[in-house]
Amino acid sequence: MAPSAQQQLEIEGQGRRESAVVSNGAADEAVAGGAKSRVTVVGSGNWGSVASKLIASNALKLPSFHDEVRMWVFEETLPNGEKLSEVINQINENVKYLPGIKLGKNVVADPDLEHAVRDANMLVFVTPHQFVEGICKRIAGKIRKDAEAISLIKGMEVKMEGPCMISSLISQELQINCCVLMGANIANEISVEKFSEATVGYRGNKEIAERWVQLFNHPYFMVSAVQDVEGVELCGTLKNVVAIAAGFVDGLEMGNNTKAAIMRIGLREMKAFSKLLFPSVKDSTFFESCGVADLITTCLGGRNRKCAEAFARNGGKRSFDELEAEMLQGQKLQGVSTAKEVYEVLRHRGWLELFPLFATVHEICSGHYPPSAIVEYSDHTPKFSLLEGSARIL
Ligand SMILES: NC(=O)c1ccc[n+]([C@@H]2O[C@H](COP(=O)([O-])OP(=O)(O)OC[C@H]3O[C@@H](n4cnc5c(N)ncnc54)[C@H](O)[C@@H]3O)[C@@H](O)[C@H]2O)c1
Ligand SMILES: O=P(O)(O)OC[C@H](O)CO
Repeated sequence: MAPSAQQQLEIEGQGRRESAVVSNGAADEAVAGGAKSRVTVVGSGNWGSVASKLIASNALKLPSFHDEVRMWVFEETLPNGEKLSEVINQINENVKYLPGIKLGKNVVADPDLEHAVRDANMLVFVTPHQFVEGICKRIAGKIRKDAEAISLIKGMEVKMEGPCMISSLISQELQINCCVLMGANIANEISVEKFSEATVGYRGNKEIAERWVQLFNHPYFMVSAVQDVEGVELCGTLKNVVAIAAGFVDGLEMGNNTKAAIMRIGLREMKAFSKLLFPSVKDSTFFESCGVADLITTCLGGRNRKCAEAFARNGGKRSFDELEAEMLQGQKLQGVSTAKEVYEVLRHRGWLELFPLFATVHEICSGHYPPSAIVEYSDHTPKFSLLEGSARIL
């Protein structure tokens, strides 16, 4: 007999608890075999720094990890002439990307990329997506053969042969397995230990996923794992496009109902696009932290939303590059470039009319439409019925 709705919720809750506390077995085995894992975080921006803090705190507590967590820093010189990596090591704080937060004494900032990754068997990738390919090319053949990777990066690349998710790019370039971790995770909130959840997406090997869950899980950062790497990664990637749309609505002062409508339409396009690209993507993934929860938090409080609001307030007269540089002080937006990448896929595959919201976001960002087009073209056009058709097929 099929479980009742209540039973189903209990089963799902059980699964979540299992994922959140798993791995003591795997960890004990690793220690018994004398194989402590060494973790390197590739990236030290806003989220990269917070991820390092989370990992460093767990590495100290869990016997199956080396205490030291290496964090690769894209070196830069601060206005006072000091090197960022040196300041991080002196005061245990990323003064540029996460000021005021101690990372943990066991975080070692390393500006030498090859050196930082050389001894690690757990590689955490967390840079803006546009830099990943170059980074992978620099370290290919210079990492441990038994290394495992996880990507916290929300974005995609579009190649001649089609779209390429960042986890696939890492896998292909480095010849290693790559899981993903996405969720409703505004880094500044997690840095002060406010409760949030995240989702690990994995392909086949559940034990590896459990190891990642163990590395990240905290009482204030509850991680669960689902076997749907593409679904999890596409949620994290595509929500940034919807966040831009939400920012336009805020900049135009259209109110909460309009913003909720944009989020609903956006979620539906996220699901339809993901399933057209990867039919294996599961509906249930959209109800995890990486799905609807990330969409909500990003449309309320993210950087993409914030810059898009300013773009609309200025009537599209100031470019996103200018606004990003002024408002984010070195942090990077992912939504504008992702909208362009998604648009390329839609155009190439003849799907533009199926995804009016995604397409309109790119048209506005690139100056072809005014910000107000977000409600004129995102839904009520005849094109929309095609999306309905596609949604029914899916
Ligand atoms: N910040 C968040 O709240 C958050 C939360 C979840 C996921 N993410 C995702 O994590 C990823 C990384 O974001 P972030 O917030 O850590 O970074 P960020 O936006 O703070 O980006 C700045 C980082 O890029 C580095 N950088 C600049 N030029 C570079 C170059 N040429 N090569 C390599 N690195 C360069 C900078 O040194 C800095 O570390 C993104 O995909 C983002 O969407 C961010
Ligand atoms: O600040 P944003 O817009 O890059 O979003 C941050 C995170 O992805 C929210 O989960």
